[in-house]
Amino acid sequence: MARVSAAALTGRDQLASAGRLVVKVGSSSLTTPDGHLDPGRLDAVVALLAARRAAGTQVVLVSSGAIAAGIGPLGLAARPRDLATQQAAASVGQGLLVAHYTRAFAGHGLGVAQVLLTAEDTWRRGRYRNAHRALTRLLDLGVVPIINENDAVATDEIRFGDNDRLAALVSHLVHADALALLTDVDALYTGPPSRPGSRRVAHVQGPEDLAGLDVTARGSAVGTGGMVTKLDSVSIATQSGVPVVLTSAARAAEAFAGEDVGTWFAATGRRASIRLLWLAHAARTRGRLVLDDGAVRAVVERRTSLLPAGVTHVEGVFEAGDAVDLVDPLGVVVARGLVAYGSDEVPQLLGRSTGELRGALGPGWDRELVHRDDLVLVRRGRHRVPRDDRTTLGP
Ligand SMILES: Nc1ncnc2c1ncn2[C@@H]1O[C@H](COP(=O)(O)OP(=O)(O)O)[C@@H](O)[C@H]1O
Ligand SMILES: N[C@@H](CCC(=O)OP(=O)(O)O)C(=O)O
Repeated sequence: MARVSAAALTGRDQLASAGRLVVKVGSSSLTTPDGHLDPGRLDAVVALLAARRAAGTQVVLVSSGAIAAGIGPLGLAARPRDLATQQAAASVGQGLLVAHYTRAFAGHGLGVAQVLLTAEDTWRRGRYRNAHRALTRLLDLGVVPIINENDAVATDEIRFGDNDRLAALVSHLVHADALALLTDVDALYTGPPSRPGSRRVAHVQGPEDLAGLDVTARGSAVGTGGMVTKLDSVSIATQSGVPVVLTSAARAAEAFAGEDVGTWFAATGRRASIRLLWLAHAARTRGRLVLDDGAVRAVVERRTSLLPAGVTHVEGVFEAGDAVDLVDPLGVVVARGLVAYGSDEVPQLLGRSTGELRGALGPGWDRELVHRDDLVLVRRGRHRVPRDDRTTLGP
């Protein structure tokens, strides 16, 4: 009888055999505590990826560290908290980061490309296509794309705020076979790694395996989201069919070889719509639509689109295409959706039937407020993303 390796049994062989890999490295793994690049650790990451490239794998690097690397050169005492100084630090640090990567990869005979993205680039249809086309062309040309959030233009409302989620969305965008999240701890633990008794979690088959874990401890002084955003990233990736390994840069070579280090998260779903994944995991929404009881039942139980007739109030300032919360009469969020009208247009529509709106305002004003394809339901704090088997590109 043929022997099955341990890596094959756990699914870790998918990492060893991945033809296209997205690797995300956190700020704390690339910079020093006093706010400068750490050349030794940067070079180690580059050597790791170059080895993988030499073995025939296409790699996309999602690198944090721009803000952290700008702290020292700007003479700042600590990681800035306000958006303007973060943007300034990121602009300084990003240049230094990519300059170092360019030299280091060249030492392995590899070219790199800097790609700066915002959240919308991964889910707005036209931008998704552009980003997908540019990244796949770079990979075909043998270049290593180095991605970061476009911090200098991303505003407080739209920015990911952390590269963990960005890396998961990029995995979807480039149709990666696996995602590696490299951080300053070697694995997910049952509690804060520094707490005596915390144990490594080797394998996560689905969200139920995460119940009872304590992931609330703050991360490093330069990292942003701690373990919470990493698990959010894992959820986006695994729900769309991409398995994830979480480990430290130091243990990454062993993990890439399929060895039992770090934490392996099995894929839980097939490829889902990226627009809805983003909607479910977006850090914030721009407004709220208050539904009457009938509309709540229609949206939640019958999965229909939301019509203006079932909405009693609108709150917030948003444009058509923005994410909004759909709340019941008591204010409990029941769904999130991409709204089809701006907040200045919505009040005149509320409570009116589509026939009435067509008669009064003309054709085009009878469309849904939120189309059912643009909705994710929210149950007990969890977002549910419908499966999407479409083979066509994009959201
Ligand atoms: N249960 C846990 N298991 C592992 N790490 C945890 C856990 N809870 C909190 N953490 C913290 O998460 C941190 C990693 O997040 P972060 O500092 O944002 O890293 P990065 O800069 O790589 O994105 C670790 O330093 C660790 O202290
Ligand atoms: N775009 C920011 C990302 C910050 C960030 O997500 O940091 P981390 O939590 O270390 O991955 C930067 O480069 O500083």
